[in-house]
Amino acid sequence: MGLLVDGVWRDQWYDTSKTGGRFERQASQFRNWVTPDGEPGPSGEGGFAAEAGRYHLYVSYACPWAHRTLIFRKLKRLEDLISVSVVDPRMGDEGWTFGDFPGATPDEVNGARRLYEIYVKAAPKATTRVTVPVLWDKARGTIVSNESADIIRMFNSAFDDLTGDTGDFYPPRLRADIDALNARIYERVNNGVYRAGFATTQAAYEEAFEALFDELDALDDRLSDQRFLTGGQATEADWRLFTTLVRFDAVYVGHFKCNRRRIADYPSLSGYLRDLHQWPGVRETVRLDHIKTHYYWSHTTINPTRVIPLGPALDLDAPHGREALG
Ligand SMILES: N[C@@H](CCC(=O)N[C@@H](CS)C(=O)NCC(=O)O)C(=O)O
Repeated sequence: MGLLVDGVWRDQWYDTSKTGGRFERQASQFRNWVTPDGEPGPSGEGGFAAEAGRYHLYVSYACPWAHRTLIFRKLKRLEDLISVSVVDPRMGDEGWTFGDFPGATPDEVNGARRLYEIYVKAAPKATTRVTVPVLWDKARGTIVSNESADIIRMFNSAFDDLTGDTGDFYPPRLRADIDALNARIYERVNNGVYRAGFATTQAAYEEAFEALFDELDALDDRLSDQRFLTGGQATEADWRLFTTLVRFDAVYVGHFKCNRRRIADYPSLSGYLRDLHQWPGVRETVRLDHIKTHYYWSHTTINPTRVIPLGPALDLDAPHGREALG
């Protein structure tokens, strides 16, 4: 684990000494947008037009943020248009690398051995954490974006003219609801599990833990009489929640001490998780071997032995019965 300082790699764990033991996630630095015609998007610069074969996605199957982008690539039928490299789930002294773990791939586009080389190629003097996902532009030889929330929005609509797929996971009439849900769920659940797990004081851990389970209780309640977060239609908000839920019982309960309840114990959230997991194409994006290996092997401040638990037994393919909610 480490970061780039003026384009030079430094092996260094998160510093929580100045924040009362609280983990604070850094803002992503590359915020350009792919748009249908190359016009600038909501942030960054223009010049990134949607084209088949032009863009490449660097992901880890382990990472919940990268997982969102893989799901959108699948749901929006972008697999033939956007190529992918998968890093090794074991993140060590050199950060993310291209290794030989089953299901990981080499970097066929840039021939890098470590992900930070991609960042240095895009910005030789960069001072930044080196995170997945990264959306790379093969034409300009640079990073378009390393912010998953933006990448899934681009995938949702920028390539529609090329794919003919006009399915919309951020429909105008639901945007206010989706934005409000995203804000709460990001803070308390998606990032909340990290705030609990990476806390280095009891108080910081408890603060994150309480907010996380308050929110999960509220979401379970909300999902008791509607199939998805905004009603009868799956949206971006559901896919953003899904990638945390699918890691929860396998990793966050034990490794991040998020153990008041498992998702399996929640009557609605457990079926909801299975419903989304069984959505066509989604199961193939879920690699629990990468997920468990990544967290338990990489975070040696939390698990110094690097022993990876064999359980729990999960049955995400069991019937969920949620079609009845309409
Ligand atoms: N805001 C980013 C966060 C991505 C992120 O933090 N990814 C983690 C993996 S789950 C990572 O690469 N961490 C490496 C590090 O922090 O050094 C996004 O949503 O795209």
